[in-house]
Amino acid sequence: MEAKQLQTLKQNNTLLCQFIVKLSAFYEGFSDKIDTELKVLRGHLSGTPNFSLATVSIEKLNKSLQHQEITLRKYSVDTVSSLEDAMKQLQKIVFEDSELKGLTTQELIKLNQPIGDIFSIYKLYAKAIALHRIALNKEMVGLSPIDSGENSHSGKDDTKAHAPQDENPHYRSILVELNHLITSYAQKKPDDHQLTDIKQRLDEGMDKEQLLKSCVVILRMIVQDAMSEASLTGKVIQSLHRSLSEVSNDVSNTIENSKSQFEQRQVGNEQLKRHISHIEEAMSESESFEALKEQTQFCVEKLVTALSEQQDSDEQGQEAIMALLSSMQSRIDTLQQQTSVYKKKLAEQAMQSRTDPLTRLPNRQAYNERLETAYTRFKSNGHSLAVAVVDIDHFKSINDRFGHATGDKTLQVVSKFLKQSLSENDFVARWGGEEFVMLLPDAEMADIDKKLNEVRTKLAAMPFKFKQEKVKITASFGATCFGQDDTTESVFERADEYLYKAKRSGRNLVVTDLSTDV
Ligand SMILES: Nc1nc2c(ncn2[C@@H]2O[C@H](COP(=O)(O)OP(=O)(O)OP(=O)(O)O)[C@@H](O)[C@H]2O)c(=O)[nH]1
Repeated sequence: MEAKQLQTLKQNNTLLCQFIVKLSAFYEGFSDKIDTELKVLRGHLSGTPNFSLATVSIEKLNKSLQHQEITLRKYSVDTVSSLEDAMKQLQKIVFEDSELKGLTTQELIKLNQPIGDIFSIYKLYAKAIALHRIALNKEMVGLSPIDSGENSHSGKDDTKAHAPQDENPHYRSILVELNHLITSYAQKKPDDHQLTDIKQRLDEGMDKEQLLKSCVVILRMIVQDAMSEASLTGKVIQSLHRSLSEVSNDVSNTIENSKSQFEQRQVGNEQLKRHISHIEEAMSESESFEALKEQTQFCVEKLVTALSEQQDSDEQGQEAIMALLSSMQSRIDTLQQQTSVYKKKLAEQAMQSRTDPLTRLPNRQAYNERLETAYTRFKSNGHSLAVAVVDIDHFKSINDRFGHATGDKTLQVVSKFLKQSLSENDFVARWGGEEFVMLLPDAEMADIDKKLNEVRTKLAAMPFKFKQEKVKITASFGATCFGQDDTTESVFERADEYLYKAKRSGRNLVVTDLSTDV
């Protein structure tokens, strides 16, 4: 029986450890505080378990969760990077307004600092919305009245629709930014009528009042989305917290049960010893065989009763422990399901935060991460690594002549083409606007020069047709290899210089380290 009891305790301990490991895996990276406390808890449960300290640790974990001290880092990174993009776009729009430019720079600095909790993201959101509002108000004040007739239009022709507004670069930039946001949200909510409606009106042409209203609608949508994400996260954490408390109770009850069963068993053992020593006494003291027989029978009956009581009590204890263990197992299963659903959601979010919504190419964040890895590899093994920057030529004229929707479609086709043109080890991302960036590992510059020239000529030969008009799309390229003294920034700057050299030299060109006039 004692062996059984030990086995139960061992099972109990194993289950607990499994649970802690699963929970640790789920929370990894969420919060340093929780990570540290989970480590402490694991320490208490490994080797010779110390359940008293483990219970204290579980209590501490409960408190941490209750006080919402979990930093939702993964979710925050996603949100902060969209805010950062929005701020950078705004900075471009307000470059002539020193006050607003200063405010956006301050906001960008804050966005680059570590985010404490979900509430500080709300503050950053509020600030971003306020800055957009100020920018839009200034824009409205500086422009002629909306219904003066000059700027309002309802025609369906893209070419005409954008023409009067095109003269204002701020209006154009807001259009582009709004279009980005809508494209990004349309992926998430393909059936949202409000979004489809704004997208359609944007393609047809919007006056300033409509544009302002649409911006407010989209910003509201972003905030609502952020809040519902946060409340979903909160619900998951609350439910995990509940399950954790229940498991903690089960653990305490199991320990209590085991202790009292152990004590009962010790009492039982003492009783058995007493009965046996009575038999021994009877054997040494009895004067006749009959008296000995009678006393022995009496003692044996007592012994049998004590043994049977002990057996009943053991069985009851075992049943209670088994019931607690099975309840614990089902709670752990539930926890596992909850964590795997949430993990999947986090993985989807992480994927989305690294993908450009319009072209489905990796975005700048994904490029930076990939570059870090490639650069570390280059530094450790010295294999060659090149960076190429690609920019579609005269892209503005595609938008101006055929409309923004055609411009978007062109970006999608070119992106697909660039991706297909590269080999598996190469990497292409959308840098922003009509600009792309490539990472080309393990190739000599002569081969890269050749490859990029092939891509360039194939693109120039691709048959684009907009509104019955055949259009030639070309791009300029700048590419350079990492040298021993290079940093990731210096290489990008050099590739960018080459790109501008290609633009200045007439476009539809590849300029690399090998180009003679560099
Ligand atoms: N349709 C569309 N246009 C975009 C997007 N992002 C940026 N643009 C536009 O791309 C244009 C880029 O114009 P410029 O930077 O002047 O460059 P360009 O016309 O390509 O001329 P060069 O680069 O000098 O050959 C701007 O008009 C932007 O509004 C987008 O996602 N979709």
